[in-house]
This record gives sequence, C-alpha cells and structure tokens, in this order.
Amino acid sequence: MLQRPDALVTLDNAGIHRGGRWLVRGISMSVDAGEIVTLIGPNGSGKSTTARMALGLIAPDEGTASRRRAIRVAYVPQKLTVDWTLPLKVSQFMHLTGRVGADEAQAALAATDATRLTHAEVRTLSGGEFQRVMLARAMARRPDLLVLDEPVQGVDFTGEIALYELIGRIRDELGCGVLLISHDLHVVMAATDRVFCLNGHVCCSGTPKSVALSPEYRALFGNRAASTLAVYEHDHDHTHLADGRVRHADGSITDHCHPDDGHHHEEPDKERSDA
Ligand SMILES: Nc1ncnc2c1ncn2[C@@H]1O[C@H](COP(=O)(O)OP(=O)(O)OP(=O)(O)O)[C@@H](O)[C@H]1O
Repeated sequence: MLQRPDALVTLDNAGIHRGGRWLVRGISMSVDAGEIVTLIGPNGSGKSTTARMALGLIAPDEGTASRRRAIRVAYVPQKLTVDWTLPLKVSQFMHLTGRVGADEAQAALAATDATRLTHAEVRTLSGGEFQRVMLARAMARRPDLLVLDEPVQGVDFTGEIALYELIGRIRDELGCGVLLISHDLHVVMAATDRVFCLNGHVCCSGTPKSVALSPEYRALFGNRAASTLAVYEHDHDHTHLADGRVRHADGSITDHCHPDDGHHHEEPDKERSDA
C-alpha cells in the first residue's frame, strides 16, 4: 500500500493472531489529519482490535502499523475501568489522567455543551452527558488523532445525531484525524469521510455515499437530520468459518477471501482506494 503523505496512522496488511486464530488479517487502512474514518462491522469483527493496532497498544503479528512521529493520541475506549462508587466530579475527572489545564478543561466542556456538568458527580450523568464529558476530556488533550470506540453507545437517536455533529465540530476545530468505531452502525454521519467495514478483514471501504434515507427518518428528525445521515449498506457474500477459512457464496471453501469476493460493490473512493 502506498503511504499517504498526510496519514497519521497507517496499517498495511496488518493482522493479529491470538489463541491459534487470526482475529483480524490483511487490514490495510489509514487515517489522515482532518479526516473522519469509521469502522463498522458486526460484534467480534475486529473493530476494537484494529483500533488498538492503530493506536500502538498491540503490535501486528503480520504486516505493519506505523504512526506519524510525535503524534498525540486521545482514545475513548468502549469500557472504562473506573470505580464509580468513589465520588468523582466532572471537573476532577477531566484531570484524572494526563496534563490538562483548567482553562483547557473548561473550554472543552463548553465546546461539548457540558459546562453545566462541571460540578456534577460523574456517576449521576446520563449516557449522553457522560459521552459529552468523555469527548471533552479527550478534546482537552488537543490530540492529533482521536479514537472513539462506540461513542454513541447508550445514547438515544436524537442524541446520536448531536454527538456525531459534535465529533465533526471537534475535527474542524482541532484539525485532528478521527477514528470512529461502531459495532453495527448503519447510520454514519455525512461528515464521515471513509468507512471501513470489517469482518476479520476489510470487507469493503469507501465514502458513505450509498445513502438510503427512509421517509420515517426525515419525518422524525427533519431535514437537518436527513442531511447528516447516510446509510452505508452492503451484503456479505462470504462467511468466515471458526477455523479461519472462508466459505463463498457458491459453497466453496478457501483459506483466504479473494479480492473478487464481491465485497467491493461499493464504488471505492478513487483517490483513496487503499483498502
Ligand atoms: N486477547 C485476545 N485473545 C483472544 N481473542 C481475542 C482477544 N481480543 C479479542 N479477541 C477476539 O477477537 C475478536 C475481535 O474482537 P474485537 O473486540 O476486536 O471485536 P469488535 O468488532 O470490536 O467487537 P464488538 O462490536 O463486540 O465490540 C473477538 O472474537 C474477540 O473475542
């Protein structure tokens, strides 16, 4: 794969092998500065594993993972291991790990519309409020790369739209690259520049331009929502077997998927056909 000059992070044919099987394999992707990239795929398809490789938390057993030098990364994981029985105010939580100035913390809370939560107990926050605080905390570190694992988990649909808009604004303000992860995200905001669909490998990738908006959506959220939502749809035409082999639509079984498997019906972004 050609190294993209603006790439913050690049995975090239990267794979992770654990417990006698490949969790992901042949992953080639990158995130550029100022770009929002979304990983979608079913449970266990390797989204978090891929993100962890991109972050450098785990090293690929095959292929390479490279990051731009001196890159600042903020990672909002799917689960946080914090003892919520301890009283902890949002203001304290903002400074829990890493060096964040009081002004930066306040500015980030303001940017995520969470100023009024500054003195709230973290354990009393609603799902959407907590996500805003998590985003503020990540934003306050002024990262070059922001990695968000399931940022809309537990957030209602209207809140989901607002959060995606917020992530877009953070990208605009910081000029950072954003890697979003969602376990079955059919709805990706229009501001998502590229989508990679994983299923142990990159099934397909490209711009989320296969828009399929239902009239119900428009009725529910209005034109503003309609303009920010896109549905990225495709069909899988092969199945990954437990032993790592692949069963194809015609019933044949091979060791690997092939480029002509038919995953690639989504027109890849011509300039970015690096998947
Ligand atoms: N350290 C490990 N050892 C063995 N298997 C692992 C390890 N880490 C993850 N896995 C397995 O790898 C697969 C991919 O996991 P991963 O968390 O990357 O998937 P995901 O797409 O993020 O899933 P979800 O949508 O459920 O969060 C799963 O089957 C998981 O059980």
